[in-house]
Amino acid sequence: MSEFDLVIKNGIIVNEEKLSKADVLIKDGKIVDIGLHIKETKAKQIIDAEGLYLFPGIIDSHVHFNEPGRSEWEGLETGSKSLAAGGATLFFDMPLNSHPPTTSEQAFHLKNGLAKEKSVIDYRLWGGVVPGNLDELEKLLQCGVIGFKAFMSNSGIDDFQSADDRTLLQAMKKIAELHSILAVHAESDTITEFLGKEINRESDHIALAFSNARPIFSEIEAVQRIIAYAEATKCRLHIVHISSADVLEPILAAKRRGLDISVETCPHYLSLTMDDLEKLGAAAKCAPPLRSKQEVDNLWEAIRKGEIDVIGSDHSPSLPSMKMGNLLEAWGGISGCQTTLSVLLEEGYWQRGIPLEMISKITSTNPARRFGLYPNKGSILKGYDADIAIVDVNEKFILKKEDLYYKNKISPYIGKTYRGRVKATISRGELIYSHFSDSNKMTT
Ligand SMILES: NC(=O)NC(NC(N)=O)C(=O)[O-]
Ligand SMILES: [Zn+2]
Ligand SMILES: [Zn+2]
Repeated sequence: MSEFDLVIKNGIIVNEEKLSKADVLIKDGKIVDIGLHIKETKAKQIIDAEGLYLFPGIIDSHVHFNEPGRSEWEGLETGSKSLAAGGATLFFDMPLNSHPPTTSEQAFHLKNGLAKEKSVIDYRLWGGVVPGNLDELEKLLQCGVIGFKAFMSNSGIDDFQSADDRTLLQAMKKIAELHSILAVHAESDTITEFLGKEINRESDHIALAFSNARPIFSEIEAVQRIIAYAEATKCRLHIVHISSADVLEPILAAKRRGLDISVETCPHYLSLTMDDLEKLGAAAKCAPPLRSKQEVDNLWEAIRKGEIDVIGSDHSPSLPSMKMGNLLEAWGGISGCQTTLSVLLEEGYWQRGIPLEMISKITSTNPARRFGLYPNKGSILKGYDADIAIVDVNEKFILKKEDLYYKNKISPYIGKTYRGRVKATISRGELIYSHFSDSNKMTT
């Protein structure tokens, strides 16, 4: 009988505060010891991670997997395998784009059963807030949702209606009583609808026109309003996918006043611009839209200062046919759950000198803390779940379409060069993804 199930030797552990070289000893899905030169390394499996970095498994707080109901867009198996290939070991699935949406206890059970059967990594489900489902919120929380999600603007899908102001206030009062959290897609419905109608559909610069019709001030207006509602209800808030550091201002001010509020941005707002939307078309279409190079830089500066809490991929896939034709009609949503770490390493670590510890913090430690999974997840520490991404930060590669595990292999990152590649992913002590070419790395 071997003592350990898996030992990862010689890797550099990247926790939020520091880098440290050590061996990680794993048994029964848990990290049972961490240290240098641990003598007893008898194990069923040994990975030599010399020269490689061990990140705590990414916790992707924002994905839209479409099963049940629209599994031809993305399935729970393909989606979770994509995440595993990107070093993620836990995801929180959004309540919309599957059918039925996760806005009732019944829908929760349907999706949860499928996820249990098909996901290769850990997961939690978000519950939806829509007009008319107030009575479902407590039941959804009892089922185990990680929190609740509402749209302040049109969600782009008919079976998930945006929440009007009265619905938001009532739901927030309830969510506060339940000690849960509300995540919001914060764009003004009134402004985006108004400007959307004004778009010159014949414009030669349709990408710019689309972006201008969903301006930063529309995000700011929605954020200010939801913060006012949080003041009124004491509801904890999580603002998803901000596209500009300007949107941070009211959030940081609210934090200073003592409000319990966190904020997410996504790899695409940290790497792509309107020019990419112009060139790539609908593969780079999302809401809020991509902005300018200056906005990308500003968001990275905010990350450096610790002002962004969480990175979520907002993986929102669709059928290829929905990404064709007129940009204005195409599906809004970028597929990105497999590429988060490579994008952050290239754009953050290599191009801007963002410390690896910060990347570890915003992709794993912070989401674990914010959503009540810490301790146990979000760091590589003794006693925690053995959720680990083994990464070669130096490996340079060009992302190819066939590298992607998505059901529909659409991505704005195809053809781009990255430094930083996930070599293996361990979820609760199990090697669920491996891209080692060197067989010496692994001994069984
Ligand atoms: N229905 C969607 O998936 N919407 C998503 N689409 C984006 N971001 O373009 C989102 O998170 O808002
Ligand atoms: Zn959204
Ligand atoms: Zn989303």
